[in-house]
Amino acid sequence: MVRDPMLLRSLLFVPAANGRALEKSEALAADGLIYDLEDSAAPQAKDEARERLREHLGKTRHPGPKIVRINPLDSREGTEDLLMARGAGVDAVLLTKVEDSDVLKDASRALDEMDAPARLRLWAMVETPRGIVRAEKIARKGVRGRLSGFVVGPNDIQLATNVLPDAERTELLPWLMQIVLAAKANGLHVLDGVYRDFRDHEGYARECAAGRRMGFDGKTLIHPAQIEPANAAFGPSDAAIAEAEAIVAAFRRPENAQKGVIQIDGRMVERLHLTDARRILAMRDAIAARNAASANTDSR
Ligand SMILES: CC(C)(COP(=O)(O)OP(=O)(O)OC[C@H]1O[C@@H](n2cnc3c(N)ncnc32)[C@H](O)[C@@H]1OP(=O)(O)O)[C@@H](O)C(=O)NCCC(=O)NCCSC(=O)C[C@H](O)C(=O)O
Ligand SMILES: [Mg+2]
Repeated sequence: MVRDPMLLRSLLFVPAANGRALEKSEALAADGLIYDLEDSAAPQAKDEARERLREHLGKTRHPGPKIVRINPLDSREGTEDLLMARGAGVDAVLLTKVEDSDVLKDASRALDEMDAPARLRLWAMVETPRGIVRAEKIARKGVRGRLSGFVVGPNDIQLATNVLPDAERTELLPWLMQIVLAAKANGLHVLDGVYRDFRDHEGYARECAAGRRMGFDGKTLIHPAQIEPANAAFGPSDAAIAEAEAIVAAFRRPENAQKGVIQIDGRMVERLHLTDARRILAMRDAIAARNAASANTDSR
């Protein structure tokens, strides 16, 4: 069971080097934003991107979780990024190419030394062969500190392994499922990687649906057009909500109060399904609250 439930259907990467994208991100319906200071900022643009992001974070009204992806911690840029993120009061810092738990320990220690509140969490990108092989150990040790979730990085995985996945990602499936399992075994969130062809709406919808079936909590995105399909794929369907309501109502009936198992329309339903039904209804309510918060931001 995840330690800190959160709505994470769609997390949009926003390149901090791009002022227009930062401005645009304010009104987007992504559940959360990942401001990127790493790959999308050219080496000579990194300092300027950090300063632009610092200013933006001082005035943002986006209602979702705000995460900053920083440069490697052993670089000057990485250290300055971490200081900026701590000062800007974001929800989490995303570390790239995490290959062992030491880097998480170092980042946690650095945040402690900056008196960062415990609510400032760490997320880790799993995007190298070593990171995948060690995912369970990284997760197990990381949760003792500030680690809250994993993000898959398919582009770096491809670069490092020379794998050429087909449209269904067949060749990547064992690695992706290993990452999902490592996260779930340790109560971490886990987000699927980005889909680069942002004009290929059909292929993207198929990948979202597959990610949902694989147990990812949501998807990381690169373009605003990818938000709604991710929200649809990773949110509960109308049929799932109706079924959840029927299960909750059935177990509320006096004749079922003491029962561990009942049947609804020819289907076995146990109390573990009641737990899942309550989770689905909580997610429905969180989505409604998120939509209301977006509407308030728009009307200000
Ligand atoms: C890919 C892009 C460079 C395309 O941008 P653009 O050419 O501007 O596309 P559009 O003209 O279709 O954009 C339409 C409007 O939307 C705004 N926009 C586009 N992308 C974003 C965004 N990500 N956030 C906010 N707003 C965005 C444009 O400004 C247009 O606005 P308007 O002028 O009002 O019409 C671009 O989408 C982009 O840069 N995407 C993000 C790139 C990024 O952050 N990359 C790093 C993350 S990917 C990753 O992590 C890989 C991982 O590490 C791995 O290994 O797999
Ligand atoms: Mg990467």
